[in-house]
Amino acid sequence: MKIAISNDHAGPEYKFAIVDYLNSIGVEVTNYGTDTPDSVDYADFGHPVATDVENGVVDFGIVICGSGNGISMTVNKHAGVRAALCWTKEIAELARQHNNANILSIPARYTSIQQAVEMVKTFLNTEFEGGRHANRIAKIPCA
Ligand SMILES: O=C(CO)[C@H](O)[C@H](O)[C@H](O)COP(=O)(O)O
Repeated sequence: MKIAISNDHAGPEYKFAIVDYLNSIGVEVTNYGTDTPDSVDYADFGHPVATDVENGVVDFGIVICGSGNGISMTVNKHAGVRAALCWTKEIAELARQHNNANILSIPARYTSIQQAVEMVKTFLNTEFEGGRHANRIAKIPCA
């Protein structure tokens, strides 16, 4: 499995913990995020992840900013991207089961690192249910 990950200045520590976890399970990770707390603009860091998902270069993306909103708005402008802002593992599970989300967006300032890693685990281990949910996704433009 291949995953692209990125973050703004709110998320380096979250990203490091998630990359450690992904490496521990043998996932190939591309890091497009900033590795320091110096202020940056989340859009600059979200687009490369969305481009990789859009082009099928990776299986999934993970994006992180303070609230998770700015970077998920950014990636959701790309064709074929379905990014879900998640704050519990239950929401992350539903994002895969019902929405077939291909990017997980994490709000670093409103969740713990431990919860963020749990959300990643759940997201990667949950399948899309298809059926009625596929019909609904088909009605999202460019999804
Ligand atoms: O949460 C964010 C965007 O939705 C970003 O992480 C920004 O950091 C947030 O807008 C706060 O900005 P600041 O420059 O870190 O105060």
